[in-house]
Amino acid sequence: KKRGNIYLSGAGPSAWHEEYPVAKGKRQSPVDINTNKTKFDPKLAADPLTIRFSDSCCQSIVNTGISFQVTSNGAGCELSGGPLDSTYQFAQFHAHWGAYLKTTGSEHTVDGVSYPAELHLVHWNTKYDDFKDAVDKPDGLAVIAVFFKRGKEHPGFGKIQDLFSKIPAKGAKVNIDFEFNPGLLMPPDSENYWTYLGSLTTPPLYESVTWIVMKEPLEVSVEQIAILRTLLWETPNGVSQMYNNFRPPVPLRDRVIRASFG
Ligand SMILES: NS(=O)(=O)c1ccc(S(=O)(=O)c2ccccc2)s1
Ligand SMILES: [Zn+2]
Repeated sequence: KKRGNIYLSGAGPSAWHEEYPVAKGKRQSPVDINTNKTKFDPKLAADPLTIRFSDSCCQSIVNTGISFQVTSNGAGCELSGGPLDSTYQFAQFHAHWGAYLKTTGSEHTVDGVSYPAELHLVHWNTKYDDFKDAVDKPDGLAVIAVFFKRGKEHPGFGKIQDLFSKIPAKGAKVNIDFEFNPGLLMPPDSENYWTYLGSLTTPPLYESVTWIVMKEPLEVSVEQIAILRTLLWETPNGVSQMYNNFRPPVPLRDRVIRASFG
């Protein structure tokens, strides 16, 4: 068991290929979204992405040691249409963020620009028996990425952040005993997105994700960005604040990122 965590042990993400050769694969994530090279695909607009969430689908929140994770039984939370050829069921959401006073934090970048944080809503293809069966299949997962930008407070996300103090260490988990609809975390306009075939952004880096990156960021307050860093993780020097839990962009290789908008 590696001392510390995957971002801080050894050389971090640049060393992941030693244990996970797929890290240098053909459809890795995240990537930089060069808006001069994306391609509008009218088919994406013709068959709109359908995102359904419910009030009763979020059951618990856990400290995974590299992020928080709100876990769902997926009831009433399904994704279909757009780039997807089948129905995907919601499994969990988590986030990635940067350091105090830094501009980095997101995993995907847009024209080389980072956002301070990025939310991932993970869904699995219901053509497979369950999440575990889907995770390593080429069409197994669909992840909606929502950029966070500093602005007005987001009270909904604040309800989730209020639980952070209850999950101080890796493996700590508490039930969510209030209604929380993950749809609250969608940006006002969720019609405009980019999509491409990629991977998990943490080991095991399976090339199983259809990425759906929302163009419009979600506003949260600067304090809320700071609260992300009050989560704790193990480091080679003991337990400390969790931040810089993001993989920087990797080469796009032979892929075109499609846009749902012109
Ligand atoms: N950052 S990301 O959205 O790409 C991501 C990384 C890991 C997951 S997973 O928890 O679904 C998972 C899937 C397979 C094995 C272990 C965890 S989702
Ligand atoms: Zn993620």
